[in-house]
Amino acid sequence: MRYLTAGESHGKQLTTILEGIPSNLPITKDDINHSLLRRQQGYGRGKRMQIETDLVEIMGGIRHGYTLGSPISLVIHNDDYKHWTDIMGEDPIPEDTKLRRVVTRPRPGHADLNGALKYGHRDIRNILERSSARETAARVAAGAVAKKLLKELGIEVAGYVKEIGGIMAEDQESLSMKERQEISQKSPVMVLDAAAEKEMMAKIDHAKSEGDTLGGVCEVYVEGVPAGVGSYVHYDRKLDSRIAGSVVSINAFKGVEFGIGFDAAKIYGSENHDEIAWNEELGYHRTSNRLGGFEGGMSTGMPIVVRGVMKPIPTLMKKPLQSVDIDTKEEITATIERSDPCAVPAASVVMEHVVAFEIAKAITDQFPHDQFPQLKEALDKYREEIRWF
Ligand SMILES: Cc1cc2nc3c(=O)[nH]c(=O)nc-3n(C[C@H](O)[C@H](O)[C@H](O)COP(=O)(O)O)c2cc1C
Ligand SMILES: C=C(O[C@@H]1CC(C(=O)O)=C[C@@H](OP(=O)(O)O)[C@H]1O)C(=O)O
Repeated sequence: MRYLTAGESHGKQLTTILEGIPSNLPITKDDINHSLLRRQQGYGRGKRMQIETDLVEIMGGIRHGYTLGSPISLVIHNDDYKHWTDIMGEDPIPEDTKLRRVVTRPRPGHADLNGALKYGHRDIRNILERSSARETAARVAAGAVAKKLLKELGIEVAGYVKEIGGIMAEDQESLSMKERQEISQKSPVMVLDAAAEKEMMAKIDHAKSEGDTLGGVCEVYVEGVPAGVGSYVHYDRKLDSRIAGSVVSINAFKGVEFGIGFDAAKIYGSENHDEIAWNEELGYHRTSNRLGGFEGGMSTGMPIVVRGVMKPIPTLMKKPLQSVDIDTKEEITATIERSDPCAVPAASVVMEHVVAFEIAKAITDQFPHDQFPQLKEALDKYREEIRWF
């Protein structure tokens, strides 16, 4: 399985081409739109989300509610394009640089300066349009198909917020998967802890009133992956490393941890590992899950628990960061367009979908079948085999 996306933040549309999904997987537009809508909803987002209604158009690879086995082509139109046709359209660009809204003051914390130097664009709009996290809508569309494949295989995924601006949600270890999914979908901040939610909303409101921004931590929780998915034999087949790379590829994500993560540095080995047990119902299982569902680059069969940290958004409405105009070399504040005070809730939905994609990819690599029912049968057989191994 792999996918590519194309499109600019204020261009006509975002396109996703997804290949490697077996045929005869049931899927509808609604499955994808449900995910797209969730990504748009998080508390703390700015004006752009009021303009957009992200709805997918299926352009190929799905017919009458089932995948064909051919590449899946998905389109999300940018409603904001209608305000940007002069700047982003196909007509020759206006001579007047003001009308062209040429960007010459790179924004720290964005791809702006490095991208301009690399690609030689003196109009930084040519960088920022593509490096914008608007592209995550196209990634969520791909992830929604992956999530559907996992669901049909009995694997559920939930993404939610753990921390915003230093306010941490209580650990909710006893919550079931269903509760995690339901609570995170009802909560404006997509957090499982109602007390923390109130505090987080107040902190986001404060940041907004100050023209400032906040980052945080998202968690993705996956149940139903059998032990042994991934591999230890090569670095690029280790599933935990593929998930980590994919999480850090989300705009503004700066780090990843599994299970107790960085706290492992503080404790003894006797406190860090997950002992092995067996019974008829569960087969091999662990009496704890400190390692977050991975050993040796492979799933252990325990829930996968992965967290990613998102930095505070770099565009500050009232406190613009210092930059240099690349035309005049004058020291001046960076360009500001619109900005989200806090996109951590939305990012938790993105993270859920990129993690789902990596797991679906690992499963389809390990159980290669052209038809979904054959894949399901092979995975069920494997589950039974390892239970009695
Ligand atoms: C869902 C989401 C929304 C974002 N919204 C904004 C925004 O409104 N303004 C902004 O400056 N950055 C925003 N960002 C962050 C930038 O896209 C990100 O900082 C930039 O691409 C640089 O990438 P890097 O921080 O990974 O190096 C957003 C990120 C995500 C995931
Ligand atoms: C459009 C989305 O997020 C955008 C991500 C983003 C950035 O710089 O990453 C900047 C903002 O875009 P704009 O400048 O158009 O307001 C966000 O709204 C989206 O998530 O769909």
